[in-house]
Amino acid sequence: MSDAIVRVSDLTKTYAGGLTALRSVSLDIRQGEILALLGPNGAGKTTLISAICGLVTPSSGTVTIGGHDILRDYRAARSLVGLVPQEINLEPFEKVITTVRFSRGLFGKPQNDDHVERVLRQLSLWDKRDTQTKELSGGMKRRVLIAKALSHEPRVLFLDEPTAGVDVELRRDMWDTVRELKALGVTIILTTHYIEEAEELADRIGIIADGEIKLVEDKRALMHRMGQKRLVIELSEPLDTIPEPLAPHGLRLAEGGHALVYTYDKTAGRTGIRRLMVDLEAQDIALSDVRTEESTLEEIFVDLVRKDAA
Ligand SMILES: Nc1ncnc2c1ncn2[C@@H]1O[C@H](COP(=O)(O)OP(=O)(O)OP(=O)(O)O)[C@@H](O)[C@H]1O
Repeated sequence: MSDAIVRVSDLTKTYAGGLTALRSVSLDIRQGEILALLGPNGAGKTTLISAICGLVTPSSGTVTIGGHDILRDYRAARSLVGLVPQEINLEPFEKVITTVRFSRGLFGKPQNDDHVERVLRQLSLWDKRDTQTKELSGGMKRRVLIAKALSHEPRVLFLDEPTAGVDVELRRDMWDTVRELKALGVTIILTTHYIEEAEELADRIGIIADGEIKLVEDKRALMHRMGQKRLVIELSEPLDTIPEPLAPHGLRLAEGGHALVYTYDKTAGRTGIRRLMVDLEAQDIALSDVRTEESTLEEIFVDLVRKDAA
């Protein structure tokens, strides 16, 4: 893929204790996208982004960022990425602006107060620039971490569980921030446990489990491809059992016998709904209402991980 800014090839990581956290992972991250990496605890998400950012040495395989190999060309590769870690690790007595300037300096970049101001304004932290970090709210602290990660003008930003443990309102603020950063042209990779977060933000979704990438796919295509639709048929009169002639439709009785649920593949040419309606009519089953429901990403995810464990 020509527009890949990060290219991970056959990456394996076995920790000193012998645990293999990544197994032959290959992944291209496209310029300008938001890629969400979803996976259960211990799946290898943090190990993967740490390896890309040069914090964990791969056991085998390669990673390039903007064409620079992270081992052979460490400085050039590292300067293109910003990492927002899971844990808040700020100097409590340092002012916001000093913290961000300092981070920039760590990358050997010359001081650039215009850039630092731009970043702090983007993250609504400009008014707090002279506040000590210990006096900030949790949400503001997380934004300072993002400001630090953006201080050296990276092209790719890694967010490791950006909203773990934050309340709903802060989570929504964070989502807005991520969208704004994307609009500015930053490529974003985030790891998350929250399927809703991936569903909300991502252009593509990667599912990682047991050190392997199980799937990477465009979010819409994924939801379309794997999405099943349900037709819920509410009955005028409840049923105790499903009449035998309707068995081929694979119906399920729900709502205490007051509804029949028909599951179909919405991508298939024929949904079977017309045939079902004819058969219901033939059984003299009267309907009071019908509605459709769609699979959520959560159902798709659980299904994939469960299938894998089976
Ligand atoms: N420094 C380390 N030394 C040894 N094992 C490690 C180390 N860091 C992580 N692991 C192990 O590697 C596996 C993958 O961990 P990792 O933190 O990458 O998963 P994760 O998907 O980020 O999990 P979580 O969602 O819980 O943060 C786990 O079994 C973990 O215990």
